[in-house]
Amino acid sequence: MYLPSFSLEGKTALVTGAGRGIGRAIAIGYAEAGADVVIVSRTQSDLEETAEHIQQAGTKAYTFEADVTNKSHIEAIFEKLDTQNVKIDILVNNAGMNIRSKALEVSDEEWDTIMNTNLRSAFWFSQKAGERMKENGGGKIVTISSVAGHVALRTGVVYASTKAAIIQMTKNLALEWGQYGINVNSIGPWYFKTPLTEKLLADKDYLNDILAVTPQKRVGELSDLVGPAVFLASDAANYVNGQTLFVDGGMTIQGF
Ligand SMILES: NC(=O)C1=CN([C@@H]2O[C@H](COP(=O)(O)OP(=O)(O)OC[C@H]3O[C@@H](n4cnc5c(N)ncnc54)[C@H](OP(=O)(O)O)[C@@H]3O)[C@@H](O)[C@H]2O)C=CC1
Ligand SMILES: C[C@H](O)[C@@H]1OC(=O)[C@H](O)[C@@H]1O
Repeated sequence: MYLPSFSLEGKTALVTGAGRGIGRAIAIGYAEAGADVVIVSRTQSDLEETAEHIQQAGTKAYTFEADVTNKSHIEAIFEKLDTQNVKIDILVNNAGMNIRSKALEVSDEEWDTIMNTNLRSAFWFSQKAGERMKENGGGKIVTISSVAGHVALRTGVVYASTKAAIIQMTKNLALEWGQYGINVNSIGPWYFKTPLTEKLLADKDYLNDILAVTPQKRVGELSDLVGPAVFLASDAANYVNGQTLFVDGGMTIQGF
């Protein structure tokens, strides 16, 4: 009588950066929860591998080889989806990257690449999906931030700034779009083993430094992230708005 549905049956989700890592895991997890999934990245072979897993879960996959820093690519994706009458119920802004330079060494090109990939693309996709969700009576937007947007890490000031901006953008979009039945939330992961972090986590000393500030004394498994991502995309989160859910093994509460 009180338990809402965690199912994504009958929904269509768009996940950026779904060719590898966290985006691939979320896309497949959404398919396992019943959603059709639109997946975006620059590498078609990666997308086809993710699409295979989505189809094995029994739902439809739509692949778009695109660069999320190129607005015309994003416009073309939504034009194609409109033409095919594919309604986006859930958007996951996941695509992201990092160049871990010290502040005094950050080049203008690095600034632009990190900002455009991590932040601007999320805003562009949110605008495109948000205007359609407003017309359709609602939807769910989940953007992948990071603990780096909440506490200071040694992994680069520009990356951290994009992730902090995502946390605030989430609040402002929730403020504007809540009235349209759109839930806008963010997930802030701590370390998860993906191609982005593989080299870092292979360094024993670095890994020990991570575990020393992680109450659960382990890095995240991708399945640890898919549950919260499904929750925020489902009816179970219909009254959750503007929030950032840190999925971090307790790292952000670590004191002394
Ligand atoms: N792994 C971790 O520990 C953490 C990750 N995060 C965040 O999670 C998100 C995913 O990270 P993770 O899975 O580790 O990263 P990966 O590098 O493993 O995967 C990133 C995905 O994004 C795609 N991508 C990158 N740039 C672009 C672009 N310009 N256009 C289209 N697609 C792009 C990549 O595909 P391709 O290069 O082929 O385009 C790839 O599919 C990022 O936002 C990251 O900041 C946050 C905290 C911790
Ligand atoms: C936890 C951070 O987001 C982590 O730091 C990095 O250098 C990687 O880019 C991960 O995203």
